[in-house]
Amino acid sequence: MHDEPILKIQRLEKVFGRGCSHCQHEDTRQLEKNFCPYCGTVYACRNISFELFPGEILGIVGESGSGKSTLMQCLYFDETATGGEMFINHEDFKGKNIFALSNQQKRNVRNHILGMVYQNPTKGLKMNFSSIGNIAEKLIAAGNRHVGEMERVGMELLDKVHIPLFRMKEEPKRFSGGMQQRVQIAKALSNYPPILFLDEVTTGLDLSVQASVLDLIKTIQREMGISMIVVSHDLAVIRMLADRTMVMLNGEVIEAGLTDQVLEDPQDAYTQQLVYSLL
Ligand SMILES: Nc1ncnc2c1ncn2[C@@H]1O[C@H](COP(=O)(O)OP(=O)(O)OP(=O)(O)O)[C@@H](O)[C@H]1O
Repeated sequence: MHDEPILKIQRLEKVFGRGCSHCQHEDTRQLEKNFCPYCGTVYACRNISFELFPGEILGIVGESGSGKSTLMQCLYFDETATGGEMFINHEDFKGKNIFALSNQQKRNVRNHILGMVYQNPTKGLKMNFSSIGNIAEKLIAAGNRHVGEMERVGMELLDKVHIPLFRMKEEPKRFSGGMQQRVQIAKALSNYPPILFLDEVTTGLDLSVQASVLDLIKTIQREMGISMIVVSHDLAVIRMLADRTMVMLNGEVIEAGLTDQVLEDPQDAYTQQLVYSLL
């Protein structure tokens, strides 16, 4: 059904700590948890490989501490991956390992190809800027200078995420949690990124607000054809959004496949436990 992947990750590793004679010389997959009991070094992401195809939503699910957010932060360069390679199918970066690029080049990738929506809106938004000012900030970072054009794009995007335009000059700190998330989504979309990361974006919202944000994400994906990676500890979110799903435990991917398959017929004992606990 798909052609070439838009994003390809090979053997991504993220280690917090320096390691010791015990963990450095061992296959860290032998560790019972994701940390070394001798020196405390955390192996937050271990040997993670996957592909993201154009227009699909890939879900990443796992319990707290499994490494989902760290993985996402490495992909968005909030954290530096300690190993592995990242490839993006884009004319300017074809065949280049993105992790090995300079910081300036990574900023370019971030400004033009990637978008991120965080669980906590204060990470993605400047709470003291107006909502439309937040979008302008992202557009300026991407090289736009034309004020009229930025206003046009800002209004179009705020309208798309159902923020009433008469409130576009208001600061997001005055908004409800659901509205803040919608402004964050509009901001993340402002450079029309082909790839969007969403990290636990509905966690902490009321159920009805959660449903409207999920609906919005689905609609945006359909209308704009953006490829997305959605991280959540909530299987209901993954079931609603994701075409394919990866299950993480202790920094590793333990199961992956079509979402229906993973949720209807889980193979790994941990995934079975996760799925059956919801029944
Ligand atoms: N800066 C850091 N220094 C040391 N360890 C860290 C750091 N950030 C994360 N970790 C550890 O990395 C592991 C993975 O954390 P991560 O936040 O990615 O998990 P998660 O699956 O996203 O869970 P949650 O949803 O609770 O954030 C955890 O053991 C965590 O304690």
